[in-house]
Amino acid sequence: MLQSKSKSLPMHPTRVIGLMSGTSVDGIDAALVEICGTDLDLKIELVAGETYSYPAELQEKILAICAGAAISMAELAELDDAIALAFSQAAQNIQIGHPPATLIGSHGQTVYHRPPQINGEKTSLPLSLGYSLQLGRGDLISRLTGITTISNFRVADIAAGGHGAPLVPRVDAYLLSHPQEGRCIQNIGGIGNVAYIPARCDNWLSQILGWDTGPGNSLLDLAVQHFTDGAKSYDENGTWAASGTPYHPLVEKWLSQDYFHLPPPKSTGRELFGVTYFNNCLQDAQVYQLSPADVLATITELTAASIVHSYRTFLPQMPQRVLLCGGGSRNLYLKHRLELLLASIPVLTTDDVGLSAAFKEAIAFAVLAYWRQLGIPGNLPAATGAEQEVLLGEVHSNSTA
Ligand SMILES: Nc1ncnc2c1ncn2[C@@H]1O[C@H](COP(=O)(O)OP(=O)(O)OP(=O)(O)O)[C@@H](O)[C@H]1O
Ligand SMILES: CC(=O)N[C@H]1[C@@H]2OC[C@@H](O2)[C@@H](O)[C@@H]1O[C@H](C)C(=O)O
Repeated sequence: MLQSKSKSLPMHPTRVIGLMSGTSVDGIDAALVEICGTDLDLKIELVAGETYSYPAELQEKILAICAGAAISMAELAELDDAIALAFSQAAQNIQIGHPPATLIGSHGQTVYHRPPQINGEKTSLPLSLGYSLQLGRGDLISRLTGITTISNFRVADIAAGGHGAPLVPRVDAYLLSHPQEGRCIQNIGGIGNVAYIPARCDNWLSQILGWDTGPGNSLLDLAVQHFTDGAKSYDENGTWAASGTPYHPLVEKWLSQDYFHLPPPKSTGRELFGVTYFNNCLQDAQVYQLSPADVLATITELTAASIVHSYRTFLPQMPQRVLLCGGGSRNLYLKHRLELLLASIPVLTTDDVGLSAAFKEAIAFAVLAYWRQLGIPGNLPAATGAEQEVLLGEVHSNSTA
């Protein structure tokens, strides 16, 4: 059950910056938002939203360590600060031409994510908590911007036995619920994740679910980079994949993988759906001599089928509407395949109901920071697996400004 133990409520909207760089590592999404209310009365207005590319060298380093490259402690510290600097610049730039913000919620850059070990898995520890590392330390962002910054949102949920992800479902619940309609809010970033929000009737809050559905664009991006020798980074609008044909026996084979059959709560990352996974897909595709377009179509089908398979397997009932967000919501071929697999269920984007599909995650971290300041928990135990609701984020006050 969601509870709100709020401190005194702000009389005026609070101006907050949300900063997020996701598993695609394609740049920093910055959202400047005005927020008021707390839960069912929560309202946000997006004042400005912008994506700031990482410097190429920094992006390469991040992708390399996400793929398992070894680095020294000194390099790790340097990378942490370089990311914090890039995030600070994003926070400063997004405020140009607007009244300044009083709070920053910075997700940082995930470079490693290990879900908690589940029963039966080998571990040498009596209790095995998950581990998730986001770089771009909040204390440096706070010093560089002069704005109180909340960061490290995932650690408190993990300490409570949770996955530390997905964290957005609680925000989705208050911004995107509907009085009569059960909805799935499907993010398609590097990784996909869903929030299932039943129609707002009795006990709807206690029935909300969420989990990571598996690959979003991560494998597709790797395929495009492979087939173009790095000249292109993604399949714009899904045009290339749309010129191919999905090879269903491979989709079935890939779907038989354990992750897709694990019941929620569950989370994943590039550790599973990254370079090694893609190389295995490529090897499988070579056996059947699939063309690059067919490989792209087949990987797109894996993303679509894994999403729909998880709804059919883990939801108490299918939603009446699916709202897409994240960069993959612009992949028209992927959207078309989802529509086909979902039969009569309409598939729209959160833009269609007034919430930016591109900046929803950045907006969510602004809301989570705002909740943290008000003493309101941000996690949803049904989505993360935590033992209880907890306050999310570490506060780095701007004591020197
Ligand atoms: N016009 C487009 N057509 C097709 N795909 C697109 C388009 N625009 C963005 N994308 C895809 O969206 C990806 C970026 O999505 P997004 O920024 O939501 O991911 P992320 O936030 O990094 O990931 P996550 O949500 O897993 O943390 C790109 O890597 C690309 O694959
Ligand atoms: C560890 C981590 O960064 N996980 C991300 C990732 O990107 C999508 C999916 O996997 C999601 O569960 C999570 O982010 C979103 C913002 C979340 O926590 O809701």
